[in-house]
Amino acid sequence: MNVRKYIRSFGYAFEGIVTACKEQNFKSHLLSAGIVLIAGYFTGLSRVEWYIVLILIALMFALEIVNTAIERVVDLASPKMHPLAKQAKDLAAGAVLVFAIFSAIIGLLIFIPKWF
Ligand SMILES: Nc1ncnc2c1ncn2[C@@H]1O[C@H](COP(=O)(O)OP(=O)(O)OP(=O)(O)O)[C@@H](O)[C@H]1O
Repeated sequence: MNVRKYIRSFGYAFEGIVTACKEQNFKSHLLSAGIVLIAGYFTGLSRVEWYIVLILIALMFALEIVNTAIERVVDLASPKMHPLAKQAKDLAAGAVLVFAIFSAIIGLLIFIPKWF
């Protein structure tokens, strides 16, 4: 395996993460993740609960990055309005929303019994 090429592809992936970080939605996820991590620290989660929280946060970020990639491809392929372009963007955004709703439910199931 070409090590230099391997390292370069890490650089490209990092560029992708930096690009996503500039998106407003991604910043909102960063803020939410920060709040959840601070709440987890003060609430005192078990090891398994931390694993669940970290997996949910990582998947949320990954899904948001994929959503941003889909938005970019749609903008490139269909700069003009098209019903299929709308469906593609709305489906990707819907996937993020579904995951966010279920993550919030799981988060509440973990945190609420510890608070009350
Ligand atoms: N090329 C397009 N054709 C048809 N509908 C589109 C197109 N681009 C965006 N839309 C739709 O317009 C609505 C508003 O999209 P908006 O431009 O606010 O956000 P976005 O394009 O999805 O994301 P971003 O602004 O981050 O690129 C959404 O329902 C989206 O699917």
